[in-house]
Amino acid sequence: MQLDDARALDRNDPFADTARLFDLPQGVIYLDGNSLGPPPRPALDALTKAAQAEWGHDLIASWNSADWMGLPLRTGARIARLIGVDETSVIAGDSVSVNLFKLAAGLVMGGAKGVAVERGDFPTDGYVMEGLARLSGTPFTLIEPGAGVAGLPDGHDVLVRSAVHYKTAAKVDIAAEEREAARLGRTIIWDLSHAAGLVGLQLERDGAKYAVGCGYKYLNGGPGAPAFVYCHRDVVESFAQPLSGWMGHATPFAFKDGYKPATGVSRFAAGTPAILSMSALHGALSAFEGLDMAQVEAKARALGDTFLAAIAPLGLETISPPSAQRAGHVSLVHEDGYAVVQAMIAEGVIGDFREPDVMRFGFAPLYLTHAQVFNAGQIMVEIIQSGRFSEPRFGKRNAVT
Ligand SMILES: Cc1ncc(COP(=O)(O)O)c(C=O)c1O
Ligand SMILES: Nc1c(O)cccc1C(=O)C[C@H](N)C(=O)O
Repeated sequence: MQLDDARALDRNDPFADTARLFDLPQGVIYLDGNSLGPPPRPALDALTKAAQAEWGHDLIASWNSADWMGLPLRTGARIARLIGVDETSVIAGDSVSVNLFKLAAGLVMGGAKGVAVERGDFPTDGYVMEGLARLSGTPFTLIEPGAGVAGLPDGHDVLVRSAVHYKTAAKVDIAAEEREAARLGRTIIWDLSHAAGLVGLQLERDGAKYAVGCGYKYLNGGPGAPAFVYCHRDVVESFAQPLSGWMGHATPFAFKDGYKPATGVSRFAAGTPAILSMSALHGALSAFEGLDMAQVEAKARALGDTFLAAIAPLGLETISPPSAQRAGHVSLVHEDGYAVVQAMIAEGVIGDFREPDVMRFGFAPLYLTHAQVFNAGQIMVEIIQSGRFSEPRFGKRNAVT
């Protein structure tokens, strides 16, 4: 592949208009939208409006006049379309970690026994289940990577599983896993952090009942953006959400003693929502309006292929699966991976590094072109072939990578 081939692919890009919503800094090729998405203009506009006109001017009246009360559900409805579920079954709020706790602890309180996570999945999922096990006395087990629901040991009803693996980008066949879960009488909570806003998810069609996901990655909601939780309408009315705070109460402003959950997914709210962050997320989601998520996913994979073609001369090992089973990023192994990524950042190509030796590059389709990605690949080739990464300034680890 040559640069002209990449440019030819860009001529058929269905997302050329969407790219205009993003003002990335000049000279930067941003390959880290899988960790922190950049701000689309509607996110910044919504944030400014919420801060100045709503908070600054209308003050507390904005809970009603700007419908701050309804914002978590309105934001959830926008996310619902992207993950293929009923628009009333998603609510935005809290973090992935907290929402995972709500779902898993609610299942355990409802009688489920034993929770499991695959070894090597994103650590917070295991940490939270470990805490739940300590609290509730239910067993917690780390199972083999890729084992899926069939790998749940006896006495374990619940598996928490990433739909897309944070390190490898391997994509799970959700429908097949849910069929297996139904056959075995077990339950899966999906972590959609690296899938939402990227993969053409159809959770309801595929039989998924419970999921959580991140607002700050491909959804571009901003640092610390609220996460979301999905609970299928068939199970939500009997679901006992354990963080039973007043915002999930049926009548929060009646200030009554005694908890009575709100109907539907509103019961997953706990405390007061982070309105400024959620306004940014709500605005950011408008960038997805009218987009076909299957096309978004297809472009992400094609961009990954362009990158791999550009760096082919390096012959690096990849831990990511081939295109058909891969989602939005590509991970490559290099013993000096940290220094290589730092040297690339110094030349405007922003990716990230995951211990011990993985260089990770994300290909968010809404603002990246094949030509940019091909250039990024060529810069990587030059940096490695010239040895430029071995300057001492590139070897010093940051706290956040
Ligand atoms: C798969 C996965 N799950 C969970 C998280 C953490 O989410 P949070 O910080 O919202 O708890 C991340 C990233 O930080 C992630 O990649
Ligand atoms: N949430 C993050 C943060 O606060 C700082 C740096 C990175 C993150 C991330 O989201 C990491 C990400 N989940 C990952 O896949 O590595």
